Amino acid sequence: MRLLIEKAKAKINLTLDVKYKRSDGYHEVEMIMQTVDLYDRLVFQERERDEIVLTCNMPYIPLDDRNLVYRAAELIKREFAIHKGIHVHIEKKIPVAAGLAGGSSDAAATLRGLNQLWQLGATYEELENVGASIGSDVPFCIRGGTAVARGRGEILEHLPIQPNFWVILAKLPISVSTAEVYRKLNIQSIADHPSAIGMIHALKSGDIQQISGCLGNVLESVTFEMHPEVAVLKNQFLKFGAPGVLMSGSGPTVFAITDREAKAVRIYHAIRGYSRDVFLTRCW
Ligand SMILES: C[C@](O)(CO)[C@H](O)COP(=O)(O)OP(=O)(O)OC[C@H]1O[C@@H](n2ccc(N)nc2=O)[C@H](O)[C@@H]1O
Ligand SMILES: Nc1ncnc2c1ncn2[C@@H]1O[C@H](COP(=O)(O)OP(=O)(O)OP(=O)(O)O)[C@@H](O)[C@H]1O
Repeated sequence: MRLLIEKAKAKINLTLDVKYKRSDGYHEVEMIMQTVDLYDRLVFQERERDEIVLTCNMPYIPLDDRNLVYRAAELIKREFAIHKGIHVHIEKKIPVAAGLAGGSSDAAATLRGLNQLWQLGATYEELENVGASIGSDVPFCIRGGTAVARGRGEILEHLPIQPNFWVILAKLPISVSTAEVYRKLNIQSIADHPSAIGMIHALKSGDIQQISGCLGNVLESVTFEMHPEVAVLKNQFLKFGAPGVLMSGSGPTVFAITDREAKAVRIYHAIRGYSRDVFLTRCW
């Protein structure tokens, strides 16, 4: 029985803008997405029986078709008419319901992993298309890196840039519903739309001050209103001297960026006094 291991990396949104609400209920977005070096590990092992079996190191993660890994495996089996069984062990490190696309990245890793294990020969574009039916963040997570995401998040423009800075992530022990945050967003009241083009120029320049100045997420104010402690956490990061601080996705994770290792380590230790889930990582 063959065995395969895949990393499922977390993402942050360096910019997140919402253009309008669509007739299908989703929001038309423009975002700069970035993977960071914080990842879940997925171990795939073939089974004798035609069944999908999940196990996980975290007790409260559902192991049935509510898990995005299960849905990804089911989809790929159906799409490619595969009648084989699979056991996926999910070793979670990415905090759950954090705005870091943990479940989406696990689903993307499942599509990549099973494509390889069962030698299906699907291209990244094909996997991104399959992934779009699981969730809006899944297509980006197939390739990761740095990309502009438009549409509801599934239309991707991959950028040939390798940003080089430290990312300190902090997540408070609260859950935020992405659907609720989008629902509560008042698009007319958005005063400051972040510029994806501006961020691309800044990333190309590599200048951390310029990159920091271009960070922006229109969902921040919605989540801050629902959970003021997330705004307090952002202010703590700023007090500790982080050049750029932003909430990721619909939250509640807040991240800080810096190009100096000593500063990253200092901020990491300082913010641990305010939040239990803190990670010192890099973008890749
Ligand atoms: C906030 C982000 O994580 C930023 O990357 C994404 O926009 C959300 O991605 P996701 O969690 O994969 O979202 P999905 O699972 O597709 O959708 C969850 C819910 O969020 C809302 N949603 C999501 C994406 C989008 N462009 N517009 C929306 O209005 C919809 O109500 C949807 O029912
Ligand atoms: N493999 C998985 N890992 C984590 N959560 C999962 C998984 N599959 C399904 N879920 C469920 O999905 C919900 C959201 O979890 P997830 O960690 O994906 O959120 P998120 O980081 O906010 O995602 P996004 O940034 O895409 O909005 C949780 O309630 C969890 O129970």
